[in-house]
Amino acid sequence: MGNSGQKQPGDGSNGLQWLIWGLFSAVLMMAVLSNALFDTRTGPSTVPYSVVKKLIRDGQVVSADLQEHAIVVTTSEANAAKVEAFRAVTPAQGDPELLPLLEQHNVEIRAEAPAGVSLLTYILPWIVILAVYLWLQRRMMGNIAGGNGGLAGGLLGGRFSKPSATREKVIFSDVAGQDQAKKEVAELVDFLRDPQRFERVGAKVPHGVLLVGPPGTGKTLLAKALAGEADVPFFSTSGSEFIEIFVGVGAGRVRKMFEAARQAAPSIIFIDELDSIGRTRGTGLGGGHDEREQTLNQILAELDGFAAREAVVVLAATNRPDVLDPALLRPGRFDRHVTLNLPDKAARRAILGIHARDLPLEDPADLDVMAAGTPGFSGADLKNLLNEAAITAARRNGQRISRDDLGEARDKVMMGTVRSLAIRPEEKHRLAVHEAGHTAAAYFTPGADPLYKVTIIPRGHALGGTHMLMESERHTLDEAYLRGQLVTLLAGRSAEKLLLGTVSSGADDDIRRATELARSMVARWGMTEGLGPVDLRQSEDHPFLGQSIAQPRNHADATAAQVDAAIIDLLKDAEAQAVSVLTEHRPRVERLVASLEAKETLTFDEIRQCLEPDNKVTPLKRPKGGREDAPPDL
Ligand SMILES: Nc1ncnc2c1ncn2[C@@H]1O[C@H](COP(=O)(O)OP(=O)(O)OP(=O)(O)O)[C@@H](O)[C@H]1O
Ligand SMILES: [Zn+2]
Repeated sequence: MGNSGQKQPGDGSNGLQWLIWGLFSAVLMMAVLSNALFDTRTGPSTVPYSVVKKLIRDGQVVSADLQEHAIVVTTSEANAAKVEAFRAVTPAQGDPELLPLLEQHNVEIRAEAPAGVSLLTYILPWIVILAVYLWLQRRMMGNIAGGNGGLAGGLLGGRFSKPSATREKVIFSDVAGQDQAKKEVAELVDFLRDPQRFERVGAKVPHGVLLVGPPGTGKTLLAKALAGEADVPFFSTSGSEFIEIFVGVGAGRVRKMFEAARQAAPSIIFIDELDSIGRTRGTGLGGGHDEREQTLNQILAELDGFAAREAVVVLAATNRPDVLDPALLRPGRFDRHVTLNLPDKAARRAILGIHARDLPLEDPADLDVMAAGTPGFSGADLKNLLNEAAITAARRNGQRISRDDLGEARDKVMMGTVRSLAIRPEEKHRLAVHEAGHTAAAYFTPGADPLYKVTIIPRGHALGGTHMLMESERHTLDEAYLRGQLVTLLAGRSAEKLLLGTVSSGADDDIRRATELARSMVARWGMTEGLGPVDLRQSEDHPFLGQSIAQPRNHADATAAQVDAAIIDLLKDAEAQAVSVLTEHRPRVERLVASLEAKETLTFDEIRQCLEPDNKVTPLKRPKGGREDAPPDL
């Protein structure tokens, strides 16, 4: 994000390369062939030199054509009816006998200058090859503003534009939330506006700032806002643009870019996707990493080369700080780290507010509902949500964007568009049973997140979904809540077992998530009696990717077995609990199944109507608090 419209590696340039190499070899082959063609001149038949000499001695030759390396003789029979020509290659050493012999036999001698065309024939292919080579080099470097030019650049002069800066209009108030990050970056504004002030007192201002955060959290936006606030030129590139085929081109680009930024100082350089060049050196797969290493070294050299008074700030963005080469993080380089987080509810509301400024909303209060119902959404996702909502409104020819448009857009962004998937009736029934199980369990579990809606319309990868609404953030999770989560997660499967007598593969994801959660409860949070508060994790969670990085386990096999047993216990307990809740309320659950099957999507009010005794809807007793990163759908 943030660099759309710029050159991405691999977009068709592969095809272009093949084309170039194809052309190249075609020309080469033509050259070889043409040489061969012009050498084997047709006409006279080629014979050994001794044969030609014998013909001369025998007096059969009437004329001889002396060429540079060959002799062509024309013979005539006594009656001159048949004229024949023979060609022989003359010995490299020369033959002093030849001329006297020809004169002796009265042969007409012709000596021709070598044909001009043959010289051209030899040189022309090489000219073509050189031209293709130069063109190829230019192509490769053409799109790179400020490549160091290499061979072709030196020969053909600079078609490469200088790195160009933009003037950004974005300011800090366009960045919602991220208060801490904004504060840290804002300190640089004064430095960029008035570097002398800092120089006078010998203050060292950081030149390299690393913006760390998940995709779409506004790293690019924040960098632009800094440029906008300080009103300085903004040089923007992406790490992937530095990786080129010719070693040294990327490094040259870096040099050019820093040069331009220094000239334009005070200024800002922004390098997106720093991890694509800044990976730990010498860990790539296979060879061919010279280019990246050179580029990285060049960046390090440029960072080191900053004099304290040079008012150039380099901002780099990454969502993989763990893979960065440690050299990049040393003092004097990217030594200041600013972390951007996924927005919490208030920040989501603010982001929605910023991007909905110019949108005709039916009711601005809908944005509060959306902010509550979009945990885990990044700023970019929220922006996208509003755009989808506007599109939905336009499609139905509405004047304003309604709450339904927003809800539809939210589901679309979260889970992909509605899939027109042919679902067999019995499958649909099972789906309704499964989702009704989740929904009922969530409804009857005290302290669970409030329900938002339930649907059996397939979207993206999910076949159905039970959506919970997060009302406010929760930063710690108590055990009862987590056990309730396990029950809710497993209740889909329990409902299938209870009402249909069999289970299906539909619970695959539920079981995986329940197991993960149970493992955390046991191995991280010490929520089992037998094991107690010991960190028994087998792997470290990656801060952003949600992935586990394999690590050696440092506890005994017996303990590992205990962990497994505790996890199984937790899950079995939860399942039993789910079955008991569903059994207790079975008639109401069945009512929910029927209603869900008929309507396919039920709102919270409709869910409540099914699940209250005798359809008597009692005043809402909503549990307090929701959880920020709770599973939004089950
Ligand atoms: N905090 C925010 N306030 C307002 N808008 C935001 C915020 N975060 C993201 N956005 C919107 O999302 C879009 C994408 O954000 P941006 O490109 O800055 O993210 P990024 O962190 O650089 O992502 P990536 O890592 O994918 O490059 C921006 O155009 C911006 O409009
Ligand atoms: Zn499920």
